[in-house]
Amino acid sequence: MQRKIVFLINPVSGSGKKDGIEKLIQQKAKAKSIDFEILQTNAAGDYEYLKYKIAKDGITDVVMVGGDGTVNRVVSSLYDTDVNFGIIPMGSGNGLAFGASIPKNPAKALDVIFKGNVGFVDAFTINDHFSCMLSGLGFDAQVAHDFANKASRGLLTYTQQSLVQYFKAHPYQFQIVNDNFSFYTDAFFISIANSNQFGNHFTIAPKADLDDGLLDIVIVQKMHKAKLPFAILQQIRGNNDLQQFVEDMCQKNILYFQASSLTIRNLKLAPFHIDGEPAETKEEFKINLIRRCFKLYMPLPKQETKEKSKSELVEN
Ligand SMILES: Nc1ncnc2c1ncn2[C@@H]1O[C@H](COP(=O)(O)OP(=O)(O)OP(=O)(O)O)[C@@H](O)[C@H]1O
Repeated sequence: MQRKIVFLINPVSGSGKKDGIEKLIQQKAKAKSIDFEILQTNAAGDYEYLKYKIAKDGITDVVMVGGDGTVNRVVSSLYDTDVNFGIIPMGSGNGLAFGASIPKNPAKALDVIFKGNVGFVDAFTINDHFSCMLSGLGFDAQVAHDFANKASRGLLTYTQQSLVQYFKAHPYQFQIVNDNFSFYTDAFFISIANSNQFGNHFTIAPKADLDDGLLDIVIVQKMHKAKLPFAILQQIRGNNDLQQFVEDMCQKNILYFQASSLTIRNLKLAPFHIDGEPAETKEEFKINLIRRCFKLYMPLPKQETKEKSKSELVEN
């Protein structure tokens, strides 16, 4: 089937600089004789209008040029259409793109899209919000709220805000409930992760897989603040195994488990974020996985790439 791609460029995501990206898309798409159109994202995050265009013009792919906020808004509007999604990572964090091994270099990310390998990606609802990367409560949500109020975006601003918040950080009280267990915890933050990271390869949920039917839940419990960076470093390095729920959870700094549904009671109204975008907090969050929610262009896994090039050698 002839591909027809709509590119949606976010003019403000990341450092904001998108010089040359339109030209690059034009050159590469024309070289492949692929039909395309370039549009801008909108601040309201409303893409319902694209459904009509997708049906009328036979659009096969929607490619998002931006960060996780852009991906969240576009996919939540359009996942029930037949399009495949692509990402050219140009946000501040790019947690979903990097979790899917999509390269940061725009020309290479475009090559991935044009090569045409798609994989399924799970998503989840958190109350009536849609999330496909990582949502959470507490410290990182406070950073997301502060970041949204800054005039500039990008990694530098994000790192500055994280440092400022680190010194102010304090634990919040939560109750965690699922079919098999219920417990109270005081925690600096809770991450509900579909992708393995916050972004920028900060892999807070190293065992997360975009297509495993499970969400990784990371609960960074109350501890002496001086220990916090070391405990998080252990976690991002993958030194904490996934835990079955055992009685020694009070001995652990970080709880790490997987679930496809969960309820979090937010007893002290910790701040909340959805895929890195600040959102209004609530006393209770009900989380449910949406299995294989959408299809995303991503590189072939390394093993398959090797096998494919071997079979190409044989064919030739
Ligand atoms: N045309 C537009 N004009 C102004 N703002 C826009 C426009 N389109 C989208 N936005 C806003 O851009 C913001 C940031 O988008 P996005 O999340 O993609 O970038 P980021 O925050 O820099 O990256 P990341 O989420 O990966 O950290 C969103 O809050 C969205 O409302």
